[in-house]
Amino acid sequence: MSQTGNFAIGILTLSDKGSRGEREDISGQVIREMVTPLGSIQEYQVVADDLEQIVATLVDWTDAKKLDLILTTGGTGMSPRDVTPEATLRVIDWQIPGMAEAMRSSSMQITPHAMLSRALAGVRGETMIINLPGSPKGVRENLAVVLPALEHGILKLKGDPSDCAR
Ligand SMILES: Nc1ncnc2c1ncn2[C@@H]1O[C@H](COP(=O)(O)OP(=O)(O)OP(=O)(O)O)[C@@H](O)[C@H]1O
Ligand SMILES: Nc1nc2c(c(=O)[nH]1)N[C@H]1C(S)=C(S)[C@@H](COP(=O)(O)O)O[C@H]1N2
Repeated sequence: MSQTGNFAIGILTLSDKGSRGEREDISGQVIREMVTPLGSIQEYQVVADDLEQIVATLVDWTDAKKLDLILTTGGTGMSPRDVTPEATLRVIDWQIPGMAEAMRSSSMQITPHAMLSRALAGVRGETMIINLPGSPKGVRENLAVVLPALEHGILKLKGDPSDCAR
């Protein structure tokens, strides 16, 4: 079982501009800095907003690479090419609604635009997948909300029998 600080993590940035090399991936860097205490970044890709490509990457990182945690950034909004939630819904076995609810409700205190993010969180096999918005600011603010629950959630996912109460 993966232990605290030793989780295998993937960062998947969904951006048409980024995939064409037209924008530096600051959002991916922000994720990297914030999750470093949890483990090591074993997979990192910048992929276009393409449903099939996102699905294929998520399936590879869960089923073949066996990552513990995948954080996506971008493609959660209202633009015609935003398909990250659809791709995530295709691959997950079940959702973690509280994580998405918490991110949106906390972000609503910061900007009403937060309600435009359709970000999901869920689980495929033993891999937790969390969508984050595209902007570095959105990443920082949303990831800060779920970060304190990640370690406990991932350990539980892997069968940790310890008592939840604290
Ligand atoms: N990976 C990223 N790194 C740095 N800044 C980003 C990144 N993704 C988005 N942003 C910033 O956040 C803003 C809103 O993100 P959004 O996903 O709507 O951008 P976008 O231009 O539609 O993305 P794209 O066309 O590349 O898919 C962008 O205009 C950009 O300033
Ligand atoms: N906390 C927080 N949440 C946020 C934002 C933000 O700046 N801070 N940006 C919002 C905006 S402007 C949009 S359009 C949606 C979706 O972003 P995406 O399409 O880049 O994924 O996330 C929203 N969530």
